[in-house]
Amino acid sequence: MEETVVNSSDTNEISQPSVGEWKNNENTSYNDNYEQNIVETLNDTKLNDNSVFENADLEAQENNCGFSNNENTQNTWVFQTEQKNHHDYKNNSGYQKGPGFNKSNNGDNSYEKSYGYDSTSNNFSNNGHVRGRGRGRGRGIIKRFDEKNESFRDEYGSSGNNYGSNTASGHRGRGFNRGRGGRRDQSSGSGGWYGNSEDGHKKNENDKPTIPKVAYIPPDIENEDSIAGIEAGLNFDKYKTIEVKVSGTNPPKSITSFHSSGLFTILLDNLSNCNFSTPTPVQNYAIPIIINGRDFMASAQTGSGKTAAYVLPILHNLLKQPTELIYDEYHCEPHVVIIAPTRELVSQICECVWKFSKGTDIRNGLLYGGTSTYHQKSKILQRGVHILTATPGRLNDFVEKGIVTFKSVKHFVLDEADRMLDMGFKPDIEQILTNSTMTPIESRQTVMFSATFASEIQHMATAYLKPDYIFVAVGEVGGACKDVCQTVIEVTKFKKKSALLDVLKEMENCQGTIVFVERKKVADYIAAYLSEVDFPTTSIHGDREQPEREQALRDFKTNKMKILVATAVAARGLDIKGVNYVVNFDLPKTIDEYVHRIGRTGRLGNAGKAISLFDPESDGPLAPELIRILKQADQEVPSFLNDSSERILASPAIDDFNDIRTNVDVTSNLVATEEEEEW
Ligand SMILES: Nc1ncnc2c1ncn2[C@@H]1O[C@H](COP(=O)(O)OP(=O)(O)OP(=O)(O)O)[C@@H](O)[C@H]1O
Repeated sequence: MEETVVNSSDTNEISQPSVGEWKNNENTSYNDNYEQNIVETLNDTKLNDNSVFENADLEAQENNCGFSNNENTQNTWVFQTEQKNHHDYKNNSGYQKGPGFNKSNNGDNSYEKSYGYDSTSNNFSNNGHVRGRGRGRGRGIIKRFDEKNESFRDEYGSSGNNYGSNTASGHRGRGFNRGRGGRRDQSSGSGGWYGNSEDGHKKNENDKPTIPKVAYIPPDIENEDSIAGIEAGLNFDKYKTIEVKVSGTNPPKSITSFHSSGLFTILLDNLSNCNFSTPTPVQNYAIPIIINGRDFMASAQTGSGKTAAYVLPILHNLLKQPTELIYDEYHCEPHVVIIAPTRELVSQICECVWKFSKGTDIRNGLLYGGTSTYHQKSKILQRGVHILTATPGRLNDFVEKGIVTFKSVKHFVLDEADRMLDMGFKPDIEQILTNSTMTPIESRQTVMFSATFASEIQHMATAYLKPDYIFVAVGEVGGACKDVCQTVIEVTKFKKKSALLDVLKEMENCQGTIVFVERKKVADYIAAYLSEVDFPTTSIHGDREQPEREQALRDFKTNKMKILVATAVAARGLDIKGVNYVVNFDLPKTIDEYVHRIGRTGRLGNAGKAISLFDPESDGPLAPELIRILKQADQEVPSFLNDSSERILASPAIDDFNDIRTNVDVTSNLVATEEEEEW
């Protein structure tokens, strides 16, 4: 069965209740009242901690319609008929401001250079999707195939979901989706959604209009440009002074250099090609612990090299005991499974595995939602995989279909482990770890990494670890990176927008700024607003389709867009060069999320800056924890925060960070000095 999506430019458009109602009349200016409206109406669509990952939950459904017969292995869209469209897409991911609404039809039935928000400039064609002021008011409906009911269900999405369609619920405000001269759904001209596809409006036997769902094939991760990670900053050497606590019986001795680590020469060569000369503290400990086969839980600050800390020793172990690839045309049995919460992170980890395993016979693959299942299936079944990196939803989907089995799993990694074990993902992880084919705890090595590890999560994690696992805490568990200078500004919700503008204007150059918001629709709103006021901005959130998300990241990474507005989907793990600032337009609900967000800057010893807009009305409950984190990272605590905190409760002590086990040996800073190592 074909994977199909229909959007609101098709005949199935239905009206939608209040969230999308346009209360403002034509003359309403883009002012604080309007913003108030937005803020209030958006409460209906509030993004809670888990729902930002709803795409992960949707993963199984999104591409669950069976495998198409398309053999396309390009970085393109399966049903795409004109490469041109793809090109258009690739070069246009942001919210662009043009010199004015250009009504001239470009021959593609499009209106380019619109004034204001170009929410659909991610689209794959110019089929009229560049919305200008007063156009494109329609709300998006995405028909998703619901496997259980074998029917299509409607979803209301932002325009980001509709390729080539001008249908959105999300992007409100001047210059997009409503307003003068409103023109609805300009896009549908050539069938919708990514442009000129002839397949655009196929009808099925029952004469119901359906459009084959495009199946996105992401670019190959084997990209030489990605070899160089972030360069070590001036504070890299300060890592040596961070206290490291190790608990658990007989921990293997830590290393002090890659050359003394015992890693295979090929890995050392790859390390040096990637400009890794000195290990970070978490690598000093993790490499020998994992090489020695111990189960492991590690907490280390953001941007301190946790990925290489598990990838390198696992590669070493695979090289030490080479195992045949196990696969046939129907299924494969990876030896290593790495799970991470977001698609972009999976891709990044896979890239890391690839660059460190270059020149070896180790094969790796990845699975994540929002992409063609057929493509991913053929990729892993064509050659087999030793290492499979995946989001849990897509992995379970493949396991249920029997494409992946866990019989040969020797190493199991949970990256962002606390996130993977919290309510949102726990059922998926449980499903994976209790799968009948999964190697039992005693026969596999399980390792978990994160910058934050709340004690209740640690308790939960013990169910999946051998009792004698080693716990390593580099610095305070859950502590913020001290290289990030944190500023908190008190502001009411109605002044946030102008405060954001002030913050951006004060920066010498806002290049490399991530603005975090809590809700997907606010992400679109802020991105559109910033674009209007001349800050090239793009956005990433769970309502954007995968190619849009990836394009947004590419545009941000290549400095095409100075600002990335993001929801929590970009809070964890993403390692982007040149992120100089993180702005919390909205503060998150939990302090752990805050720590991860601000950790997108100030990585690997580089200095970073985080500015948070604190609204006492909604952010009060975070104040005590925020004070704790500010103190822990030697930052100034503004007095208004103390006032807010007093109203809630005293801020918790900062030395509450530790291994949950009370009866285990704890040692501190086992790192041998250079001299000891040499002698
Ligand atoms: N020893 C090293 N030498 C040089 N660069 C390194 C070293 N270790 C890691 N890096 C680089 O540092 C950056 C951060 O690494 P990584 O993404 O693994 O951090 P992390 O601790 O997992 O962060 P987060 O908590 O945000 O997930 C990457 O660009 C990586 O290539």
